Amino acid sequence: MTARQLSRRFGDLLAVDGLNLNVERGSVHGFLGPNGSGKSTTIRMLAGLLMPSSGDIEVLGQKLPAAAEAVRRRMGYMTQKFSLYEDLSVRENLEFLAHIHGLYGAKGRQRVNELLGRYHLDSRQKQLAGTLSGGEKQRLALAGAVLHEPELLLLDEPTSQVDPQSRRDFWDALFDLADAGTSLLVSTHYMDEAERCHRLAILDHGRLVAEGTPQHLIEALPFVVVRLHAERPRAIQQALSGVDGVSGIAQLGASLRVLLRRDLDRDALVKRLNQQGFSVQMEVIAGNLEDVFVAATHSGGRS
Ligand SMILES: Nc1ncnc2c1ncn2[C@@H]1O[C@H](COP(=O)(O)OP(=O)(O)OP(=O)(O)O)[C@@H](O)[C@H]1O
Repeated sequence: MTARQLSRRFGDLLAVDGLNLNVERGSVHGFLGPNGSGKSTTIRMLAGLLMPSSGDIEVLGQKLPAAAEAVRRRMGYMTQKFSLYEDLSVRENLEFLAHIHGLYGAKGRQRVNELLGRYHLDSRQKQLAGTLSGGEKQRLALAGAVLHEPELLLLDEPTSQVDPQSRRDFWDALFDLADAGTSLLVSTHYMDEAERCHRLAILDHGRLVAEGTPQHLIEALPFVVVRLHAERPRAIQQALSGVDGVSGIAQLGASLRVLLRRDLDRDALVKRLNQQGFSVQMEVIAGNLEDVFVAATHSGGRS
């Protein structure tokens, strides 16, 4: 799946701005970005559900929107919003989808049984979908999205409503699909999920601001990450806010985690805080994906 110079305008707002994106076959590509950065808009264009204002999309060797109908049969799409019938049972929902995809009779039943087993929904098959737990609903939605064995799966914050163990199980299911050759683009706000992706794309204000493997993005971080141990972390946070080269200040219990521009004189900074009456110890620590996210999107209040 490739998008070139993809843009979408809503009135005065350029929600997606010249985006270039490539999702390799059989890979899990994470899609990150602050609220409103354009992830859902992009995914809806890639799914053929929203017309781009400009740019090219090629999915599975075919161009969108021209081949949208044909491509849709080879792709799956799932959002955070539960889109199945709440007043149909689990089995009925999947059988209904099987019919839509032209799987009738024994063939359809066999596929539904297979999915009920794979997504641990056998014991729930007679239950109305609306009464399932959040995690079960997501598993059912995934079963529905992959029923027709799509080659590309687009997932828009699929785990936003589920607990950590269910999120892990869900991601194991995603990797099973990738191992079987499916390409996946998954938007998420969870850094533990982002860490698991083969590659990541980070959006900010509709623009691609970082792209690469999680490891590469962490290594390329243009900041040194430090932990400041001190007695009055809130007061130090205030003293540091607005200082040139200091960003992403976050309090972690009794200490502060801070991003410092690489060329910043760290000893001078500690000295300056000491002179201001703060007794501070600075420790350089390893960066993580949250640091990458904050640095790329400036959402940590970069000066
Ligand atoms: N149909 C629409 N009409 C007008 N503006 C829209 C429309 N759809 C999206 N937008 C705007 O486009 C911007 C991007 O929205 P989008 O939903 O793509 O962001 P997002 O990255 O998915 O956000 P979140 O993480 O909160 O889900 C937002 O400012 C949103 O209000």
